[in-house]
Order: sequence, then structure tokens, then C-alpha cells
Amino acid sequence: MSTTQLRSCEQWASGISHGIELYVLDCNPERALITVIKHKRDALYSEGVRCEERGGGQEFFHAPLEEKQKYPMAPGTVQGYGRDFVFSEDQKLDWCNMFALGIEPPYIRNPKLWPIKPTKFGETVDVYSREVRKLCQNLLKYIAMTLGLKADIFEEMFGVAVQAIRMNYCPPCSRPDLVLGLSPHSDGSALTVLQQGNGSSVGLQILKDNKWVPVQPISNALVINIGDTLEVLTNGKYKSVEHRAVTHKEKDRLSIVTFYAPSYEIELGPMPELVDENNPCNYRRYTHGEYNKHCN
Ligand SMILES: O=C(O)CCC(=O)C(=O)O
Ligand SMILES: [Fe+2]
Repeated sequence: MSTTQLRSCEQWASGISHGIELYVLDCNPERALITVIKHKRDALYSEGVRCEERGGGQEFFHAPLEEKQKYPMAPGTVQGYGRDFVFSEDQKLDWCNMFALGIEPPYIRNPKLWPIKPTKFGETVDVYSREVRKLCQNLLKYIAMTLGLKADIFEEMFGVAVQAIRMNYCPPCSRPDLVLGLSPHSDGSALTVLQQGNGSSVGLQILKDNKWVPVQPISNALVINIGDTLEVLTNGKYKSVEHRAVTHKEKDRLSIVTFYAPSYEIELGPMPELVDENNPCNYRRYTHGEYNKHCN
């Protein structure tokens, strides 16, 4: 990593509250693919970031099937327990089970899908999500600054940002060569915040220079993915990263993923500040709501 790149990492790190340390795998804004934030135990940690250790995810997935099926993901929807991205009966399914909930704004919440067991589940998800929301707002400020834009530009543009959480649980798989945990995709969000459960197998891989590169889980670390929305808004300066998750022969794996995106009705497109003769507009305008319908 060059000195300028390091300097920009430091600037980000010192600016973020809670004494978070920032590690950047590729911090050139032109190709910023993925960022790893390492936070100190007594900062975000104590405020609920290790969601799965406090009754957040693992316990839910280990509950009997009848218990989980009380919160089904209805066909054509994206909240509850089940499988997303099922388009046809002949499709080869991913190995992961998912559990997803809308968090903000309040109208996207479906209280019937919030499990009552484990008892701490709802509270844990709420505390965690509040902290992650602040983190996303902070990150977007620093991203704006790396682009020479005013710090609040994204916050002002996003309205009441949409936030959702998804837990992906992959049991061990005897033939990891035959099935993926999650098929390759990019996220529609502006930012995605991902934690790989402690003790989980290596699973996440990003496509970099046409090769799948594993993202090693770092204890107490969050992985931040750039999503499609940020790619569009920055006219391609920040690139959305294609990623997938692989399975493991003996180990299970839990990932807890937050998607942070602009309000559904806001019209989005490359920001005029980032379009000029040398950087022509590369994307058409759309709303996040329209994009979501197209994807689901
Ligand atoms: O499990 C992972 O590491 C990736 C999860 C993911 O990409 C997603 O939920 O969109
Ligand atoms: Fe993803």
C-alpha cells in the first residue's frame, strides 16, 4: 500500500468515533472494493456489535425447524426465515438459510416476523442496528470527503435511510465443491456491514482482478462492502464489489449482514459534482424502490 493510501486510511480511522481502527484492503477510491474495520473491544463491542454472542443469530438458527418456521419468508418477499433469490424450481439452491428483517424506517418492520425466542433477540438486533446505523452515517461522511464533497451530502440525499439485517447460516457441507453458501452477487445497498461469526469457517470471497479472493475473518472486525447504489452515486469512482460465500466440510458459518440504502422514493443517479467531460455520466437515474422491485 502506498503512503498516500495509508494516509487516507489514517484520516478515516481518526475521524470515526469509538476508537475504531480501520484496515483497508484496497483503499484507492477508484477501486475501493472492501474495507475492514476493526473496533476495540470496549467500544462498539460492548454496545452489541457481537450480536450473535448475545442471542442474536446462532441460537435462532439452532432452534428446531418448527420454531423457525413460525417466521416464514413468504414467496416474493424478503423478510423472515427462508431463502431469497428463488426464481425457478430447477434452480440449484444455495446452501445457506437466511433470516431477514426490515429495521428502518419503522414502516418496513413486520413485528410478526420478530422471533420471541431467544428472548433477547429483538433487543439485541435493535441495539446492534442502532450502532451500525451510526457507523454507516460516519463512513458515508468520510467517503464523501475522499471525493472532495461536503461531508453531509449523502445524509441529506438519503432521507430516512432504509436499513435491513440478514443473517445467513450455512451448516457444514460434505461436498463444498458442489454447492455455494451464497451465489455471486453484488449488493443493492449503498453500504453493507458484515460480521462473520467468531469461530466461523472462512466463507466470504470477493472477485478481484477476475479471481475469487477469500476475506479472512478478523476477530472483532466488521467488513464493509460498497454496494451498487454508491457505485452509481459516485459515477463509478467507488465500485460495488461482486462477492459470494463458500461452504466448509466440517464447520458451520454465520454471517450477520446489514444493508444501508437511501429511502425508497429518492431518485438516484451519478452526482453532478462527479460528472464532467473526462467522467461522463455512466448510469441512468432510478429510485431504490424501483431497483428493489427489479431484484426481488
Ligand atoms: O455471508 C457472507 O459473508 C456474505 C453475505 C452476503 O453477501 C449477503 O448477505 O448479501
Ligand atoms: Fe452480499
